[in-house]
Amino acid sequence: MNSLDVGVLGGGAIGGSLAARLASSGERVTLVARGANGRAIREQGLVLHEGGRELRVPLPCCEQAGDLGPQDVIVVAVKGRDLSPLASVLPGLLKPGGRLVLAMNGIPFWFDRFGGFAWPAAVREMLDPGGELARQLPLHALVGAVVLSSAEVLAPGIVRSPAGDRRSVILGRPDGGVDAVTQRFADALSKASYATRISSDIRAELWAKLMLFCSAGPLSALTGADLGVLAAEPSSEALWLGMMNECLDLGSAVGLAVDAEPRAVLDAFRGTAVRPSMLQDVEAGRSPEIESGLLAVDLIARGRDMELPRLSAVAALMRMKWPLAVSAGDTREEN
Ligand SMILES: NC(=O)C1=CN([C@@H]2O[C@H](COP(=O)(O)OP(=O)(O)OC[C@H]3O[C@@H](n4cnc5c(N)ncnc54)[C@H](OP(=O)(O)O)[C@@H]3O)[C@@H](O)[C@H]2O)C=CC1
Ligand SMILES: CC(C)(CO)C(=O)C(=O)O
Repeated sequence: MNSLDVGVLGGGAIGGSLAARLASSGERVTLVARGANGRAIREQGLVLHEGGRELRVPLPCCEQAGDLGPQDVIVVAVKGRDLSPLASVLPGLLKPGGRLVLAMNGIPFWFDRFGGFAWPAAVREMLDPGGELARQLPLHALVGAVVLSSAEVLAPGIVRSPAGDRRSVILGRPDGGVDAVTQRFADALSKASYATRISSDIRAELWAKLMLFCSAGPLSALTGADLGVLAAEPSSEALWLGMMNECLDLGSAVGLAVDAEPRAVLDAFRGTAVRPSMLQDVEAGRSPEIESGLLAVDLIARGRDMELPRLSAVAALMRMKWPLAVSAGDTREEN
């Protein structure tokens, strides 16, 4: 089968590890990585540490998304707030029939654009400031992705994937359909060592991951503890579990059939030293990625007069420590 042209936007923890593995397994991968990170990748290749071995992958790397040639698949692996500035350039990078895979945590901007419910204006604004994404990105080309894997940037051009990383990806078009490019990309990910499947209900899959993203991430960012430590201490374990259950309740309330068992999700991190991306962010002096996760969940619940006491309290603590420019605004649901 022919290789795919895959452009990976964001050469950090997830983009870097996906790009290295896809390139090593035979896809034509071009990375977009900026600044010192991009320079290191151009000079020495992308270095991936996994399970005690070092993989050095030379691959084309450009500084800006606009420099990419036409791609079958563009994988976007940036933090939520970095997506809007890319909105105008992304559509022009796809070949006809190409797919835009958002490999990002949180509730994507398109979540309520495919029927079932409509978010309050404040939630839409939180997920898509100014409505730029909805205006610019081609909805028909979007593919949602849940990345169940952990990675960290050690230094420019060097990414570490912890030993024992589960490494799986769930893909799904918002309309539940399957097409040749999405299927081919799923096959490429499988070949690149990610256990991959295509889901007909990607919104439910995204919500199952959201449960972890809006609980474990913030608790780790606030305390500096890794997930093994949070799971081992009874009070943080109970809070983490309670937050996941609240997120699950909200998912059911909005009509999603989320197949997830919070206790099993937490148990999978016992004895690990997984450092969530939010912990990595705060240690690097960046604000944690809470807009599309914890804060959006809190706003959605408020709009429904639904109390999620643990998630709301932790959201307030996070906002206290990392204030946002975004206001809560009007949370009433639209019909
Ligand atoms: N790390 C993890 O273990 C996991 C992360 N995720 C999710 O994956 C997504 C990506 O996170 P992660 O890889 O950790 O983040 P990182 O911060 O490690 O990487 C993001 C990269 O994107 C780059 N970037 C942002 N905007 C642009 C741009 N316009 N052009 C070029 N590069 C750009 C950043 O560059 P710069 O540094 O210059 O801003 C950075 O190198 C997030 O949604 C996260 O929640 C999901 C599962 C696990
Ligand atoms: C599941 C978890 C916490 C694993 O690293 C994650 O998705 C993240 O780091 O953001």
